[in-house]
Amino acid sequence: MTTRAGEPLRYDDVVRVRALSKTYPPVKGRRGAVGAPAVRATDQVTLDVRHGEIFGLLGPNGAGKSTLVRQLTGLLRPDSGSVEILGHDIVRHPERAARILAYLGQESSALDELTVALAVETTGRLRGLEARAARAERDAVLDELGLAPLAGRPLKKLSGGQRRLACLAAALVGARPLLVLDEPTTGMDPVARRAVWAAVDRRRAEQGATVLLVTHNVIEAETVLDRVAVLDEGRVIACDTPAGLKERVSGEVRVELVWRERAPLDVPEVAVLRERAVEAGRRWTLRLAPEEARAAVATVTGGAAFAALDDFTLATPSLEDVYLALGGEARQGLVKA
Ligand SMILES: Nc1ncnc2c1ncn2[C@@H]1O[C@H](COP(=O)(O)OP(=O)(O)OP(=O)(O)O)[C@@H](O)[C@H]1O
Repeated sequence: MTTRAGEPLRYDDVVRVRALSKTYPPVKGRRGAVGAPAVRATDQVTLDVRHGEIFGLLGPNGAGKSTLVRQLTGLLRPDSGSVEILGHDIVRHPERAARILAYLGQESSALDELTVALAVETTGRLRGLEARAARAERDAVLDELGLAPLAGRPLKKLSGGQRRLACLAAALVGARPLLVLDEPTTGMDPVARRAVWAAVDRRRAEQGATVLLVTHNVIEAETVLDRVAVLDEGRVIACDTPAGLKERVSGEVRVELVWRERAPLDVPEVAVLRERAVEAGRRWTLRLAPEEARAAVATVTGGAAFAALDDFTLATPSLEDVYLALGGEARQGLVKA
């Protein structure tokens, strides 16, 4: 994957997914146990991940993100569709995935009995590193992720966040051209999260790695993602750069209102605003056209409503607003990928 001059060709596709579908079969209820209907977890998913980019998969719980990445990593056979990674047909040859990509799944168990150091070193050896190289990479990645003080501890005796970090360390050892990370920062404190994003970005910048990232943390991911696919009910409902996605709602302003105790619903204008608000305790979040936002602010900062208001902010939409807007529209059948 180089140009004639021998330079890496940045925008070649590393991952090509075409019309990928997977339905989990129904489960029959036996002896009074509750059964479960079939679930179409991925539905005609088509997407490309380009060389050297950090590509995000976003979507609510149950959207099909993990099912999709498990099909890409050869762990789950799709019902139909194709997956090509660096030219390899992963549906026909799922065993090849292990040689091309590093995968951090949602669960660790295989490594649980090992110490952090041994888990990382063993993974390096399994990926073909010589003993000395595996030890050198082990030490480097443990330092990079701040794990050196925990090197001698078995994974099963670590906290949730520490274990996740140790599993990531194992995933990063023995450079692979593609990193597939399913919610890598779950349960981590801010220092660990920063170390993760820095390590991911370093693999891309220094080794030309391509990264496919599943995440819920839209705000954090916004700073590292080059492109994003938004998944909902197994379908890709949008795929673009974070900036491109934000343009879709650029005509809108996000208004946040925080009430002192409760919203003054006896004020008719406030009652009308409530219909547009997403409520979280005393906080209301509204996405409004600029003139509507002006009118809303005039309403809540004047007259009877003002006494009940604790705080308000106006802001341009974030990627999270786009994600929420797209999710809502998808459910009403208004968007197509
Ligand atoms: N082994 C399974 N058998 C049956 N249904 C499953 C199985 N695994 C997942 N599902 C269902 O498939 C759908 C997609 O699940 P998946 O785990 O891919 O979603 P997700 O987007 O990764 O969710 P989350 O963000 O919660 O991790 C869900 O409705 C889920 O309940």
